Amino acid sequence: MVPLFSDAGLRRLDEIVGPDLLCVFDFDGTLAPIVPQPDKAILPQEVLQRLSALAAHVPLAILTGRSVADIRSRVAFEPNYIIGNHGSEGMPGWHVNSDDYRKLCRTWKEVLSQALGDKQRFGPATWIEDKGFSLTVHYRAAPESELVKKNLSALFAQAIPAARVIEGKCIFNLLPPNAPHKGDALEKLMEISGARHAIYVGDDVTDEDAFQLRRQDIMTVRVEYFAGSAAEFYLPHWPDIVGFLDELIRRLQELQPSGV
Ligand SMILES: O=P(O)(O)OC[C@H]1O[C@H](O[C@H]2O[C@H](CO)[C@@H](O)[C@H](O)[C@H]2O)[C@H](O)[C@@H](O)[C@@H]1O
Repeated sequence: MVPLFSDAGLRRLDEIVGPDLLCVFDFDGTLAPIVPQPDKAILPQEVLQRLSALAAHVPLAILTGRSVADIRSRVAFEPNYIIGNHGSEGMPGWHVNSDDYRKLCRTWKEVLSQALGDKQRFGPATWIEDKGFSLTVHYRAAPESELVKKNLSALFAQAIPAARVIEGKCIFNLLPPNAPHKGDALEKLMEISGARHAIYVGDDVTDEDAFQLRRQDIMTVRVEYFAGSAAEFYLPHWPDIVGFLDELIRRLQELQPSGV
């Protein structure tokens, strides 16, 4: 991974930024800073203003682990696409397996809710976020978080072996097997939007499915350095997203004929 604001990063932007660009952003940790309680996450004004400005030039998508309804309630503008549950909710044309995902998640939730009653193993504050098509188990507030994390991994393997388990920031995401992931969703978004280039920005493990695409026509950016990431570039800290959005807007404005 190379810093985005480097010679290599700026050269890559020269290749990618044009009127045929699609901009795709993850939500938590990318557009919104991480906060201890998920229901308190907000899209800051300085990000909202820039996203609205960007949307005047190119199509924009939010591709998130949250549900679509959750994102709608947090984003005071209408991006071209909101795709939820890591790619399995909200994609035009991808409704085929929705009922199966819901059914499976309901069953998992029942099994896990019962198991989490064992406070000795899982702590008093471990809880399940039900997003319909996938579940997230949060253990951020657990007093002995490393032990709780280990116990949770063992529980998932034993009680819901079919789940695709993806670690995140003090969470485990539980996805139905074979459900589309963020890489699948990003490729589908390019197809349906007709974009010839895309930029994908994310910050967490589920974003690796998109980073791993490694396509010449998709530039990938991670918020915060992580040695094992497949992303091409990184922004050192969350607030750097603002400068990155400014850079995109400036470049797109320069492409417009003068006087527009
Ligand atoms: O794909 P994303 O949009 O990044 O969603 C990933 C998960 O984000 C949320 O959890 C994370 O953010 C919370 C609020 O800042 C934080 O409290 C939590 O510890 C983070 O892991 C969301 O709650 C999950 O459903 C998403 O899967």
